Amino acid sequence: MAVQNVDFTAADAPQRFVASLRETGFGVLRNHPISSELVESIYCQWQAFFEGQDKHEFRFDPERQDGYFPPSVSETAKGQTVKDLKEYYHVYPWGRIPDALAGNIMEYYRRAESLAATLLGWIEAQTPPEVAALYREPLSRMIADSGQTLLRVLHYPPLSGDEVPGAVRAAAHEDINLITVLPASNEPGLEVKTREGEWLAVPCDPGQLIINVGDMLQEASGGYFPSTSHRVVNPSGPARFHSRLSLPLFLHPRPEVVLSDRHTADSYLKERLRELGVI
Ligand SMILES: O=C(O)CCC(=O)C(=O)O
Ligand SMILES: [Fe+2]
Repeated sequence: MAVQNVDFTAADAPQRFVASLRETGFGVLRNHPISSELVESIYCQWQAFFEGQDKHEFRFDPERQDGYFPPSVSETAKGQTVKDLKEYYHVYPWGRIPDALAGNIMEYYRRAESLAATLLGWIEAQTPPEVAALYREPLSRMIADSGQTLLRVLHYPPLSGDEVPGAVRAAAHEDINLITVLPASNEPGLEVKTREGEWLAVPCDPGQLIINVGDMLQEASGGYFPSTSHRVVNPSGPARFHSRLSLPLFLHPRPEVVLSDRHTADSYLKERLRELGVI
């Protein structure tokens, strides 16, 4: 099955959306409640922030993980040797946010978090009973007031031609969290790996939202929902000179939430961050 593009307002949206997550790890939503004007204005404001110098005053705090991560620090995906070609800013409700950017980005954070709670309700309701019995508490409750949900504002700079050989915008990886809510980027490049091992572009028009399963939902569902590898490939042609922005919201449970016999959300997150080399 290909990644399904689902009308959020259709009567059968929960079934179609959750079937897509089960089959591909991804689903795309249209006619959803998050305004595309808000996303556009966030891209515009943060493009200017990344082009300016103030970002260096917000350098990330290694303990708390909020703030600006420059390209020299940026992640090396699990199993890779070269860093991704990206810089990013981690927004948490309790974290530092430049004053002029706080209104819109927190508005987006709250709306996307609330939509994610609805979608986790759909996922739970569409999970077969024998799998749902593995959830230690309702999925939507796992994220309530967690303080761990992370909004990452990503900037992939234009390519200079001097990149380290083999470096890509985002090397193949799986997300750590329960689910990710990702508005369509201003530029293409996102690809998902199919069960057959092929890389396919995620088809998503401006204003639509991509949702994907992360490792924590895979863990909590005993593997029923697959956390699927994805990547962002380097552009070619004139698009080499374009910046790319994206805005994933990573839904994280409260630290003490039990995901499985092996892991709490906290033990799982720490293990994964160590692998990424960021703690
Ligand atoms: O930039 C994108 O479209 C995806 C980013 C991503 O997969 C991530 O940051 O985990
Ligand atoms: Fe990702």
